[in-house]
Amino acid sequence: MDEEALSLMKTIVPALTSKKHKGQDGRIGILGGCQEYTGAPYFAAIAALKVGADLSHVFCTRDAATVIKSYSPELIVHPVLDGPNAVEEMDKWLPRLHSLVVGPGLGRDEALLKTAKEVIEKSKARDIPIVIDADGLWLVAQQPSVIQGYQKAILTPNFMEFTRLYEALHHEPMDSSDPRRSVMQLSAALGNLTVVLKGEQDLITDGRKVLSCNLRGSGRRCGGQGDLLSGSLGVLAHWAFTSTAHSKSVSPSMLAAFGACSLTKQCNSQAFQQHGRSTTTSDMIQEIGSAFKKLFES
Ligand SMILES: NC(=O)C1=CN([C@@H]2O[C@H](COP(=O)(O)OP(=O)(O)OC[C@H]3O[C@@H](n4cnc5c(N)ncnc54)[C@H](O)[C@@H]3O)[C@@H](O)[C@H]2O)[C@@H](O)CC1
Ligand SMILES: Nc1ncnc2c1ncn2[C@@H]1O[C@H](COP(=O)(O)OP(=O)(O)OP(=O)(O)O)[C@@H](O)[C@H]1O
Ligand SMILES: [Mg+2]
Repeated sequence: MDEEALSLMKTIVPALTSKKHKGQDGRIGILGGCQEYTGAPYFAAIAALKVGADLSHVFCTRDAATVIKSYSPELIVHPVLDGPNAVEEMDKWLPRLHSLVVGPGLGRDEALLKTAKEVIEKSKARDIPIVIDADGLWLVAQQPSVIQGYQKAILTPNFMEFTRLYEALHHEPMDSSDPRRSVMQLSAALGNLTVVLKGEQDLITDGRKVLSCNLRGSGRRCGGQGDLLSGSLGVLAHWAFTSTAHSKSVSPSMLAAFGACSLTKQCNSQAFQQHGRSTTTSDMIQEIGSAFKKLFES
């Protein structure tokens, strides 16, 4: 456990006071959710709320919207992604968002990926933190320039997604015997934005320094844990970038990524202690409150 990163994380958690209005602790957007995948954007959006965001918006296709709404009354769901004016519709909301998570359950439909690309461009122009996960990483592997060099971008690939990105950027197979080196190389090739390679140990880098999150999770690898991570990261990135506490050694993106990785593994560990082999991501979501308190508020 990186003690310095952990104690820095504690300093970016906003105080709960009666002086704030709704929205100040985070209005987070999730771009994803299509006919096949409705769980992934739900997990990301509800995780953002459970971590402490005030409002969580999902931007998805029309047929996914009713399904996602029915999982939770707490989410604001916009059925815009496959509509005729998807980018304009999203652009109305961007000024109100503190960060955007692109990709959970987005799918790989060409038209949806084109919309995602244009929304990323508009979000960059607004200088908001952008987390790219899942099918958003598929888009980056096809067109790296969409995110290259944007310092407020954080990419959260699983092993497969990482390999795809690496090969797209380096035009050669990855040397999997040295993941630290590979993850630094990928970050550097993308202009030193933050890359998180998820695995038994999560590796977090900006191409110069590597933080590793080696909390013990469990042996349970159910789907959706990465969505919990990217949704949590949406909020933590907002907190890290707006915090007045500064560190020379750990950038806001690296710090937020370290926080989200630690939190996800802690949730996995706690849920596993209760549910063992039957642990699912919904069980992990129920652990967010106590895992957060244990890691960052004690
Ligand atoms: N309930 C849901 O709606 C869920 C939807 N999901 C969505 O499903 C879509 C595809 O996501 P995938 O994660 O399947 O992406 P990919 O289609 O790129 O597949 C990744 C594959 O890599 C394999 N893999 C992972 N780690 C590996 C390792 N260390 N070594 C070898 N193979 C490894 C996995 O078995 C998986 O099949 C995304 O839109 C994603 O958000 C997932 O997030 C899971 C939950
Ligand atoms: N071998 C492993 N041992 C322990 N933890 C792991 C292992 N592989 C992944 N994890 C953890 O699981 C979480 C999700 O990572 P994973 O690689 O499963 O993402 P993903 O494939 O994107 O998930 P999702 O199903 O949500 O798309 C992260 O917290 C990561 O640290
Ligand atoms: Mg994933």
